[in-house]
Amino acid sequence: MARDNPGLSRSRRIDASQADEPAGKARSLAPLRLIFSEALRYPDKVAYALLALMVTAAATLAIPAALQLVIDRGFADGGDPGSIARWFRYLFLIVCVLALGTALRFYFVSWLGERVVANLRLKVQQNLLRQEPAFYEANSPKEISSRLTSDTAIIEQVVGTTLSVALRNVLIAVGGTIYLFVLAPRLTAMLIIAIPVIIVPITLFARRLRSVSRASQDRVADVGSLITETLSAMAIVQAFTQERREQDRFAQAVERIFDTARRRILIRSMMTGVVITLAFGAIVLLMWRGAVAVTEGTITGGTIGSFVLTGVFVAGAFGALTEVYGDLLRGAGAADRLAELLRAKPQIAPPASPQPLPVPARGSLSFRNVHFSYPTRPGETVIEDLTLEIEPGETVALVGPSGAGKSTLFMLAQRFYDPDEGTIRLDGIALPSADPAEIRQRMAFVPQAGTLFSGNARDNLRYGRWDASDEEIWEAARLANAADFLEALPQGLDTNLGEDGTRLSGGQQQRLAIARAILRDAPILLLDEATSALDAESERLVQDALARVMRGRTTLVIAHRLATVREADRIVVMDQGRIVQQGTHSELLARGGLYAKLARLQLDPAGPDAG
Ligand SMILES: Nc1ncnc2c1ncn2[C@@H]1O[C@H](COP(=O)(O)OP(=O)(O)OP(=O)(O)O)[C@@H](O)[C@H]1O
Repeated sequence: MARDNPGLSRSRRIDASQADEPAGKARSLAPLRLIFSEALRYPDKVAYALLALMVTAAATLAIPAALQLVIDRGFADGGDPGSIARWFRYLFLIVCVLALGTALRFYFVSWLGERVVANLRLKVQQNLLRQEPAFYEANSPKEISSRLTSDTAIIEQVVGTTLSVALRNVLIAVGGTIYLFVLAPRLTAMLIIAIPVIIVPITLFARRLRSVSRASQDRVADVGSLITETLSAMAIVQAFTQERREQDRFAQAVERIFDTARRRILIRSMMTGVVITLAFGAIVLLMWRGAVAVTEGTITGGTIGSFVLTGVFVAGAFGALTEVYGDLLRGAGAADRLAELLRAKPQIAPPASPQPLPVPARGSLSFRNVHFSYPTRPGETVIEDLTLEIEPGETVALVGPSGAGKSTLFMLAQRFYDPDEGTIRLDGIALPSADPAEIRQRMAFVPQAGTLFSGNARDNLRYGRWDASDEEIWEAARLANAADFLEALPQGLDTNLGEDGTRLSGGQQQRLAIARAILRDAPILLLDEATSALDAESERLVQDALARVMRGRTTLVIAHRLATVREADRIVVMDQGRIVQQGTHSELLARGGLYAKLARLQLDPAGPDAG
């Protein structure tokens, strides 16, 4: 039965090689281009930030130079207080420049970081809104939302901190090394040999420390999930008297945290010892060589003081750069994952020159020889050679066992998917030739569970038509039998319905969804009748509202109740993706077969196969 299918090539999974590792690293820094191009949209801010960076790097290097002058000139003048004060004034001036430059750098660089992240979030969300449902089947919303939150946070850090740290340290490292050569070429040559001797062991320790720190965090996370699990099932734990076992499990997890933490602090202590020995050892060595040179009269005391301080700055800069590279790679990984979301091209998009739908709308819908399987399950035919013509104003009830393909027809009608074969037309226009937005404008969809958004009742009602006046909203609410409960809400239409409209009952949510569809006033109504059991009164109110909204519109209703089916002009019975019977209630009853069987079971819930 399954036709040969291009299969996975249709799947919309974005290349998420690192998807399981939200904070994973990229292999190269190339993806950072995305961040740069976004930042370069603000050339003035980039220029200010770079200027501030250069000024602060220069000011940092000027401190040792000033120190040299303080020692050599200030003290050399025989300790004349006026002369000493002058050189200290210069030193203070440099400090002021450094402070101002650092403040400005922080402002502009952080501004850029926040702006880049804001722009990327906006762009990604815009692109996400264009993707069809197949995209969200292949890419979990959880994973996407993590990209929009944790990955953007990483980028914010990269732009706001890492890049400026990197740039500043490159400037200090290069500028400082040149300055060192100018000060004392022979000592500098010694220093250059000493730097790797210091840096290499530190880097090795740091790497080890990072992996143990990560393990440490993982162990803490384990305890977190363990405690949530136990707390949320406390009644079960106690009912099965498993307190002892839970205590042991928890104790083991806590001890694992302690063990990794102990490894971490051991490495950290060793690293501190080694760093101090090497770094200060090198300084002592240099000072000794310097002191010898001073006594020989080849360099001044100021030079040696300045040299040591610059050396510390340069070594610090190299150290920071080794750290920064890892962070930049992490940023590149984050940028890469966001770029994937930006690059994703919707498969269902308006054609270059969309064919306009006829005006006024008629409301006819036609399916011809439609074959379809979902992209995520290419081998499984869901709709098979289905032909169905729905006339303007007609009410067609779709009935059939669960999984027959009824909801799929709704998805196809709204062009959330394209059929593999066959054509679907709205008012005579094949769906792919029209703009999908225009197609959906002509349809009002009432889902089984009235999807509500956090916000007030008014906004939930006019979700499909934002210019609706309060009079129109109340009119729709009355038609949908929703006015009574809406009036009873504490602040009427301004009442916040809370997330998912949890403050409304199932029946009320359905009536609200019906009112929304009435306001939308579209020529075609797609109605997925709720299977959830309502009490008799709610059921009557919903039924009554539906009868009114169907009037004068083409209606396709997935029917679960005999009452709805009886009112339909035509009943289409589906099974395994095919139409197996068509006719009115009495015709089909007389004919026997699947419909008669379903009707005997009262059609409800979704059929004999329903769980
Ligand atoms: N997004 C999807 N991806 C893959 N398969 C799907 C998807 N949605 C539905 N299916 C499968 O397609 C078949 C038809 O599903 P559909 O929801 O159209 O049936 P239905 O007749 O509306 O059933 P019900 O009354 O239970 O909602 C089922 O086998 C279902 O498992």
